[in-house]
Amino acid sequence: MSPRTLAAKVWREHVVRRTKAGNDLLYIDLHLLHEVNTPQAFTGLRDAGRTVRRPDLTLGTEDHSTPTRSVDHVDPDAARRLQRRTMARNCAEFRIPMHRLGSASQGIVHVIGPELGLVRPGMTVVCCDSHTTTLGAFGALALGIGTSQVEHVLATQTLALARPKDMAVTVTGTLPAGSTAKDLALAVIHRVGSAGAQGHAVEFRGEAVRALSMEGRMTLCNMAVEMGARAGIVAPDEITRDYLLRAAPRDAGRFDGLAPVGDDDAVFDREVTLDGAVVLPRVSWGTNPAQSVPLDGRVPDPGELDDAADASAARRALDYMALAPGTAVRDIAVDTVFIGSCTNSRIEDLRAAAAVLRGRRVRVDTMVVPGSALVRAEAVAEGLDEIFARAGADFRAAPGCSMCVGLGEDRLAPGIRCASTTNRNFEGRQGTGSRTHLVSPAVAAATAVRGRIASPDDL
Ligand SMILES: CC(C)[C@H](C(=O)O)[C@@H](O)C(=O)O
Ligand code: SF4
Repeated sequence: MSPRTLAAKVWREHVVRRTKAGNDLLYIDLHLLHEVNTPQAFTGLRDAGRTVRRPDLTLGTEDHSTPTRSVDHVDPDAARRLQRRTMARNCAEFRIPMHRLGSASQGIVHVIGPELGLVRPGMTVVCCDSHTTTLGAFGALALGIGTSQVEHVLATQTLALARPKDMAVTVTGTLPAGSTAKDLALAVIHRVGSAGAQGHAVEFRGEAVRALSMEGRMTLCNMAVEMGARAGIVAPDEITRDYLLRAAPRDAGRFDGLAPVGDDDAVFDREVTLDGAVVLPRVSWGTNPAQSVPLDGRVPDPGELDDAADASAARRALDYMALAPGTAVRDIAVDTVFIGSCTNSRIEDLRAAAAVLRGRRVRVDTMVVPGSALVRAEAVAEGLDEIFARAGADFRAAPGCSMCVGLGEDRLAPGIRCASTTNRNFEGRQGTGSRTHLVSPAVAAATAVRGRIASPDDL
């Protein structure tokens, strides 16, 4: 048998048959749903008189448009109220289990799947959301899909797809103290470019990746889509196993013997290698996640960029971000700080932020939104809520996407500059006219204290 990559093995294990169009019909082990992008899929199902094939392999939550002030806060926006009601009705009608706001297991879809122990090595997982790549951290093949595909999976538990190409991102050595998975993600995307991994499943490997916790691996895979990747994947190991043992002790046995890893001599269509030892804390300065520099650096001067397209993109981005070329990153003053999102709202992220905020006060509005009700409960049990409160940060009562995308009540006003632990800094991402600097939780917390972009060492 010819050597195969991890992604190719998982794919192969799930092929039901080849379609006439030359794609593979894949069996889907887990289908996650949220309230955006799903209503038309249910309408299609209903119109065709079909049922959901495997409600037991399907799980819904609500996260994008939910309020974060309190679980019973009534959203003044009728369209959002309708969207949430529709999701709940659809799940009830088709007997799909759903974690509604207020339930102990509700949260951002990519946060709750893993913490409920539902995502295991070797599985195929799909969800109506581009950041489904997050779940590849478990050695699963996790793909974001669109509404018509959601309908197909609901009806058949299968999906016809073209196999992605294979790409390896190998990170050698050890990350320096103070550098995190988020900094690594920004460094990789900077290197590969915001569309550089298009059409590929990216396997992250090497010593620096192996050293990451599951939370860190999720942060890295989460941002794989920001370089255009179809999927990110990390080979399962003892760290994966320990996480699963904690999350779902009853199912942990299923891990044994079932965990595929890629063959040593498997050939990738593309390989990129990075030295982890030189990955410093990074900050995005532009309007796509590839536009970042080390925190110690300066915003680029478009006039000094060799590539004409890069230079004009940089000019546009600096204009939108209201930054002068060559500005030192540490001189950038922010109006607000957001700590949250499926990139950085897990317990380890909140601990990192709290470690910086302990005994300090924030200078700018700072909002901390847990990724799930379970994360929030854990944070409270550890006393992180008290640390945030004493620091003057607003630790929200209800989990969700919140200010990551501005689809709910939490959003930034035009012109507001935010240091944010999220994954996208597109124009208007956190609200029309908002300006986003992507950073790690530790840098976000230090920035909140200083009011300018800062690392914990600056305090
Ligand atoms: C709303 C949703 C479909 C979207 C996605 O697909 O990623 C959102 O989660 C995002 O991060 O932009
Ligand atoms: S937290 Fe942000 S990136 Fe993640 S699913 Fe929600 S909106 Fe998308």
